[in-house]
Amino acid sequence: TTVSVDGTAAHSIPPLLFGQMFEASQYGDGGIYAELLQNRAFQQVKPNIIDALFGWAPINGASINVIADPIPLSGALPNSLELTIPSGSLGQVGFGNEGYWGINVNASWTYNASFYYRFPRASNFSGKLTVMLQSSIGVVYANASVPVSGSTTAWMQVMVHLTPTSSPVSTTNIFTVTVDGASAIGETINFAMFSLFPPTFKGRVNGLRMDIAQACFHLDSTQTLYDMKPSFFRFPGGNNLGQSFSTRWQWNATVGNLTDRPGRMGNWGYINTDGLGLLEYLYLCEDMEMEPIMAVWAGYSLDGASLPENDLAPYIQQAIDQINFVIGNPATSKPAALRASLGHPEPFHLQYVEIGNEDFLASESYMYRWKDFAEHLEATFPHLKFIATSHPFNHTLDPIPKQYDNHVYQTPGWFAENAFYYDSAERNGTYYFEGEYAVVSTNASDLFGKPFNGRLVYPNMQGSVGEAAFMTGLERNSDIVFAASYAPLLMNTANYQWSPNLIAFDASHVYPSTSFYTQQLFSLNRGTEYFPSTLPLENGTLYWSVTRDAPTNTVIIKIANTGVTAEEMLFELPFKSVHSTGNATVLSGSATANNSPETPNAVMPVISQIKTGKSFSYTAAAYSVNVLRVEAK
Ligand SMILES: [NH3+][C@H]1C[C@H](O)[C@@H](O)[C@@H]1CO
Repeated sequence: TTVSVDGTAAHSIPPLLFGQMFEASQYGDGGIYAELLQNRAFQQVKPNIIDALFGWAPINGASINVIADPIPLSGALPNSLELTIPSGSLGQVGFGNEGYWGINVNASWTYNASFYYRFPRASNFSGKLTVMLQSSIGVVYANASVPVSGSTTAWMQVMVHLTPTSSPVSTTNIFTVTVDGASAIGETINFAMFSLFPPTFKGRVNGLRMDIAQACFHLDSTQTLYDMKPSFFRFPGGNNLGQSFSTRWQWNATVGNLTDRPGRMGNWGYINTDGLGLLEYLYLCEDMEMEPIMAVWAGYSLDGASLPENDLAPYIQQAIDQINFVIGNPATSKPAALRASLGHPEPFHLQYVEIGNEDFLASESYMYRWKDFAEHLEATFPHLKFIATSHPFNHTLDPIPKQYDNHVYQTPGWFAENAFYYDSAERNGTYYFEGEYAVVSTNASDLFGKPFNGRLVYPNMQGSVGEAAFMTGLERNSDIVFAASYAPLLMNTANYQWSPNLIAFDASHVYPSTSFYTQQLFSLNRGTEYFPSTLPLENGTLYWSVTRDAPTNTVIIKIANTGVTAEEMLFELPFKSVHSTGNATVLSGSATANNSPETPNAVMPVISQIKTGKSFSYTAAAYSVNVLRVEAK
């Protein structure tokens, strides 16, 4: 295959072409949000039933129960854990938390533990609580003690630091709070709002798990999100934007003190603490130099209901408040004043607001929901750009959207066959955000089925190469495709509801997938301008796209070989002088090769020197994603 490259750039590469989509699904809590305790505040659980205690267990005969506290810690947190020390108690008696399928105990870290306690009935008890990190069979790694007195009948918060003496490989560890049983027989103590944090990304309070949120150049060369240098971060969903009217995501319930955040039943079958709230998302964007693409709930719920048009006003107002929290003027807007009071008086950077999510599922009502939200929001924030979520290409909405968010989950073949998906799109001032895309299955007739029927648990090479083929098309058409992100982003290998995902993790490791490396290869090698070249064969097995990074005079050639045989290519470059050597970064493996906890580094990018020149040949291996870089001017 001969590829001759045009001498002039067709268009620039838009700044947001590669980014990330995030929603609290598998997991915000127990994932990128660094809180280590599961069910830390008994949010949204029914008291006085055993299920309310998920994540917690009694130790050495203690009796524990979640109660609706007669003196609740706060309006948002009505429940507390009631500990009663039974007669005959001996030794340390209390309770423990198992974390989110384990707790990573690391001797190089200092953990911040905290909780509130009170004696519901004053007593003359005087003793101490022992706070520990220990293995599930009682090996103590860290402990601290907290003197307590039975005269404390009002809520008292305690904070302790825990510094483990060793770093067990196993993450089957628990956080415990115990008291010397013999000395506390008959005592009852109520507890609320527990928290256990390891050190966080950039040391932010209430922040993010370091090894997921930042590049960590360990010996095993684990690369993570930040290493993708994503340019945008879409949040808070996705489906998690709203399962029903009453459980929709509400910005105001996710900001301020943790004791003021009630939490909510998320869309993925578990309760979101909302400790990772709107302000944390905005700090994440700021810290990782990403542009937020923020969604507002727009009156549709995944149980199929849509708000009637004359009920929209308060929800439009809530969306206006949400946006003002992000960019408003503290002097004129209460939500903006709230932002300032929380420590960020300056507005955050925001350009794009998405109205709803996947509203092609409710396109009838979206006719008026889009109209009313878009008209009010555009009038209030004339400089923002609003993204519609119904199917693009056939304008049925008024006002006509200038941006659409397009989602596709398909087979490797579909992605390769649709590398030209945007080539024929009308250039009519409409821009496209490929907001969610991924190869999910090898079975076109059961895309969202089970693994035995084609569903991928982890991305694999065949899927990632299909995505790469499609991505060369996104790059070729990035005069109208302004942003694109693989979805979903994260998956806790111990418990997940959707697969495959870009990055898997467990309590102590991160497992970047072949699709992560594909995203990273494209994101770290964007170039600043697109150069047309001989077009790939539609429905072929070889796809490529050529860009140039003007500041470094580097030509960048991305190649996806979706076939089973290596392909020899001949490149003819139009530049006057082309360096005689360049480098190739190649991701390749067998069709089903994947990175998983069992084989974390099965497929990694490999860099090598290649011979280049005004014309040079290059062989793309079977099932390979290749990025060639050569200096040329
Ligand atoms: N069903 C997908 C579409 C929705 O927007 C996401 O929440 C889901 C997983 O990425």
